[in-house]
Amino acid sequence: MNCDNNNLISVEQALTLMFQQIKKTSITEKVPLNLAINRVLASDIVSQVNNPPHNNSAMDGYALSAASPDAEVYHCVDQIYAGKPTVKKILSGQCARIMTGAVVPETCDRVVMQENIEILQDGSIKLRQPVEKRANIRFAGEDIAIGDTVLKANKKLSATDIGLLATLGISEVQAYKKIKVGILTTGDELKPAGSELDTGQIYDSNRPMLLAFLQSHHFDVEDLGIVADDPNQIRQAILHLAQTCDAIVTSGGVSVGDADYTGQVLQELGTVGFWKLAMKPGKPFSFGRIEQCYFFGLPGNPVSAAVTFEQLALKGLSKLAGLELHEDKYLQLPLKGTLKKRAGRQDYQRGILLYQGNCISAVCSAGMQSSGALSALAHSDCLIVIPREEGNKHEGDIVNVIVRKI
Ligand SMILES: Nc1nc2c(c(=O)[nH]1)N[C@H]1C(S)=C(S)[C@@H](COP(=O)(O)OP(=O)(O)OC[C@H]3O[C@@H](n4cnc5c(N)ncnc54)[C@H](O)[C@@H]3O)O[C@H]1N2
Ligand code: MOO
Repeated sequence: MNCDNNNLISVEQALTLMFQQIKKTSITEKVPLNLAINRVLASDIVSQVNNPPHNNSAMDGYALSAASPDAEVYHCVDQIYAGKPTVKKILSGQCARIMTGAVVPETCDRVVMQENIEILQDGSIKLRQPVEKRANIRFAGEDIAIGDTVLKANKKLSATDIGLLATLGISEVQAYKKIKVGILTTGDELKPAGSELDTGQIYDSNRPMLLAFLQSHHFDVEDLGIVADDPNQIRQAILHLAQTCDAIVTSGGVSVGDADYTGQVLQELGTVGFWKLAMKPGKPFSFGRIEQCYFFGLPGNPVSAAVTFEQLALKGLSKLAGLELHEDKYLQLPLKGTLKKRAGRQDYQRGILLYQGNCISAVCSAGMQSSGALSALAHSDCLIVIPREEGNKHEGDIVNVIVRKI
């Protein structure tokens, strides 16, 4: 295989090719609102109601008659509680005691908060200062009006989205079906955490990490465990997952070593979309399809697996799940210290955000930039993205930063 950097495809090209090939799932289902957190909406949500549904008081106080806009003293003729509207008309010179959230009578046009009145001996109230028309009233439909599109299709529902839907009385949504992702790691040297290591063996960090990534993004997962560096076993495992899952994520065996069988098996069973990327870490990432099942072959080096998962596979899986995709957002920050970089691949160096007070002010390296050094990635809170053609970065250079966590 030609490893000349000129023959590598760029990350942008890879994403374009991947998005061209991946079609979002067409299967949707009704989901009750109490199970809809993190589900992806399959259609726009258009409000059938006004919010608030009626004019209501924003304060505990007194609703003042609209017929006496300049009066200072009002005779209190009613008490109105939330959920219990009054039938009384509040006439000129009159007011009603009103609680926050209670319906404002049609004959009133403003509410005074109780701190701004004094109660006279006969029980009437006297305003301490004039009250403007419309004051302290939340008007019907001022937040959401009938016919407003409140949420767009292809959005993942957050807790506040659920609250918004509940506000409108919506008890179920049409959502895309959850995507099921099969995972496996390959490597004769791998042992699961909790077991004893023999000479030459290492713990499998990628499968627990990928499982956690997938769980944190709310995919269903089928975990086939560690598969030996044996083409037959890898073939059987991948064929099984291709039958049961919408997508497969593998780790390891996609480079050019004598025991790197995953890439070969993927080529044999399906169509490989691309193979070598101008990306560091993550050069031997592969993407393709076996019948209806997409696969993402991640490199075995743990940092390469993590970065290609976040920068490539997750975006593909998200499209498959029906999510609207947004371009990466960067901070542009001055670099503290220096970064080594060879021209030829786009680097995703592990970085740490620096603060002045509570404001992000600069970025520095998170330490060792080896694709086997997971500790720097785990301690980092961002990736410093250095374009393909650029070289070393120096103190004060402005660099593009993708924030991973704050
Ligand atoms: N001659 C060349 N050799 C390599 C090239 C190349 O272009 N030419 N590319 C290098 C790059 S870049 C990467 S990245 C790796 C990717 O290799 P594989 O995907 O085939 O991964 P493996 O060889 O299986 O493993 C690489 C490395 O990572 C360790 N590993 C694997 N799986 C796990 C796991 N689940 N948990 C923890 N660590 C894991 C494995 O022991 C190896 O040390 O290829 C380079 N080589
Ligand atoms: O791309 Mo590899 O991921 O440089 O180590």
